[in-house]
Amino acid sequence: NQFCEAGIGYTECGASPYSPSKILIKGGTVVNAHHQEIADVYVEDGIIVAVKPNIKVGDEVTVLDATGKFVMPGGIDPHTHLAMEFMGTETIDDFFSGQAAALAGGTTMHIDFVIPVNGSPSAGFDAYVEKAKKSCMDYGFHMAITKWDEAVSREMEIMVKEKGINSFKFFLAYKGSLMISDELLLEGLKKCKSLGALAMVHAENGDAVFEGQKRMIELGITGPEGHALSRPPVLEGEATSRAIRLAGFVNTPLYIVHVMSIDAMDEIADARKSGQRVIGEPVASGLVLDDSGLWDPEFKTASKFVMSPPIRAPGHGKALQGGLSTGILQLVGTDHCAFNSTQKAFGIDDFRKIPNGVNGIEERMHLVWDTMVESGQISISDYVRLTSTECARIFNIYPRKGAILVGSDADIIILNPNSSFEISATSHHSRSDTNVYDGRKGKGKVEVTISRGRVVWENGQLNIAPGTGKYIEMPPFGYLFDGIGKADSNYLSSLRAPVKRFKATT
Ligand SMILES: NC(=O)NCCC(=O)O
Ligand SMILES: [Zn+2]
Ligand SMILES: [Zn+2]
Repeated sequence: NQFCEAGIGYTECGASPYSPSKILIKGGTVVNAHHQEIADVYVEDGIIVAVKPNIKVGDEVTVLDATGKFVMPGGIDPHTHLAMEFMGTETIDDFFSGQAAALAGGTTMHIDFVIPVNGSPSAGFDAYVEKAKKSCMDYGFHMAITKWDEAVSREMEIMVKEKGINSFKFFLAYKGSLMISDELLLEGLKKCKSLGALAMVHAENGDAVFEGQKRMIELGITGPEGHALSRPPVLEGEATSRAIRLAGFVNTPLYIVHVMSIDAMDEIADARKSGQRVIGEPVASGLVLDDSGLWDPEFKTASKFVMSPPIRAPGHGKALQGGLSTGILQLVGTDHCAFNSTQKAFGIDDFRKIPNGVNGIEERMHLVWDTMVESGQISISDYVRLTSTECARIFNIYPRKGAILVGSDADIIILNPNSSFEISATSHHSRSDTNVYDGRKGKGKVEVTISRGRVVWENGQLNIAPGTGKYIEMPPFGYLFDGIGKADSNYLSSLRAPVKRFKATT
């Protein structure tokens, strides 16, 4: 079987087709974003059919004892890149290995970014449909927009109305490849608004980054540390501010992906204070790491930390954690975009050639629990909101996803707060030979993952098969669009009547 991979722990490699079963989770504390209670959860055919105390079932039902543990919605990672062609290579994790890693870490759905082929959204979509055929868990798609013309504008419409995509990402960085101009961003924002689709931006000033990179090379700084030095936080702050102002001008909601700096977060805070609909997504690496790894004398170690925007100096991560606990930032992603050390070595003589990206799809749920819940910065309901529910709400698939409610998909985790985790590049489920969190230990362990009503992770073993994951269509006009039309008509009626002028007579 082409999917069999020796030594990475799939017990059912190439196994039997998807077969939902009956499961009763007994005696755990069921946590939703709005509420928690001690209750049993009964699952049939992939759907939650009862949540209440003392559910009685027959012998044919698999019973899981969750006493003393938390029963929560599976994580939803809003930001991943599986099988992505980028910087002259392809990410090492595809839709099978990346999702296997996700399930082992308690994430049961992710939203990946379709990259257009030669600028064409529909060709990109077709390519990603192929890539995703080996999926073993549910997934959705965002779509990047990398050029602008009538055909792209029409295809965006098809993506939203026929293909289940409700968000488009615009890159303000990666000059010469994915980067777009302000003119294109404006067109894209207008189109997103008309379709009820959420505009997302990678916010760094790509022209200034290009200049910063030249500066570093001229100074003889060619190693991984040059990556961070060439694109300082001010360039992230500038692009975040610009994107926010343009989205405000168009009056459409905006989602800032991978917020890595205080500079960017401050712009988001100001916009939200003024009532603008801006969502800020920090990622696991930005929350828990700092830039010290980039100065490691070993290239293999330093290069694994290269991602964009860069992992920042100490202080930024702690501030971003504060942003999450105080509501400035709304959800946590990973930007999982894994390259192995051979791929990273493309940039051994020039940091500009190191493929940008770090792992995280397997580690996010543990890192957020340990960093945010164990430290007392957020409640357990907040944890559910930040890792699952808010993502489902923003992308308009709540309460099918992101909740333990009757009728919701049975994507469930059981987390033991008294157990602990340890991250290692030798035991993780990604195909990469490195891990940016290598050696990290913490409290709280996802002991069971249930995906669509099947136990797929238990006793440290995966039980998965390629082709069992489903594409989740995401409808437009999510909650962020509520009332946008009213704001537009208030704006129009607030305009003063045009001045009447007399035509000059000859
Ligand atoms: N972030 C990163 O370094 N790689 C993935 C592409 C992106 O999200 O910008
Ligand atoms: Zn990005
Ligand atoms: Zn990304």
